[in-house]
Amino acid sequence: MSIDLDHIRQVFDEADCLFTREQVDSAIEHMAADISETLAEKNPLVFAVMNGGLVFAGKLLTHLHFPLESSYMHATRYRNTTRGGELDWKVPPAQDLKDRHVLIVDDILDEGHTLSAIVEHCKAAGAAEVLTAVLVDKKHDRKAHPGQKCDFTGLICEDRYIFGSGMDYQGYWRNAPGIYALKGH
Ligand SMILES: O=P(O)(O)OC[C@H]1O[C@H](OP(=O)(O)OP(=O)(O)O)[C@H](O)[C@@H]1O
Ligand SMILES: Nc1nc2[nH]cnc2c(=O)[nH]1
Repeated sequence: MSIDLDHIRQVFDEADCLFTREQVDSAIEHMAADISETLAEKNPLVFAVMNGGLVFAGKLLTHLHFPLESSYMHATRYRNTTRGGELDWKVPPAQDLKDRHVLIVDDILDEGHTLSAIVEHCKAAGAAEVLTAVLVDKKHDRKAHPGQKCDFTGLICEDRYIFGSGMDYQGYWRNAPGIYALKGH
């Protein structure tokens, strides 16, 4: 399928900036301080959830000044579309999670199905503790579990389709430095 790059550029030009790069970076620094308080002595295993968690995890890791191991897992529900479906495990965690303190780092808590499934997977694999960190929590009443929250949350956004800071629009604009909302969504 050929992609219309003029459309991709137009989407960025017409989007609303919800958070600037500076606001995103400041939220990540605050989260890093909270995460450090909780996990500095726990020798944690920190997982980025691909693809969306890549940018946030990369920035966050450089603010964590204590011994940790970092890795990735790849689970997806949206496959470059704007609506969620079944969870599809591309790459489950490769490490032995038994008795480990695990931190899952992802870009967004939307309906929460993705993180719920990942947390259950890690618990079933024997982790001592599974904590979650997301850059953005989307505000609406469609969470998989009513009142569902992550252990560490950077920003709260309105109920619109967003991209930037790791989040995509049709596979593009994960590289945009702030957080943007699609026009009309
Ligand atoms: O809370 P939920 O409604 O389950 O949605 C959140 C998930 O959706 C996105 O992943 P996606 O499946 O789009 O894959 P990607 O990370 O490769 O963009 C995002 O990165 C989260 O992992
Ligand atoms: N890019 C992107 N991915 C998502 N996954 C779940 N919600 C969203 C969203 O608003 N934007």
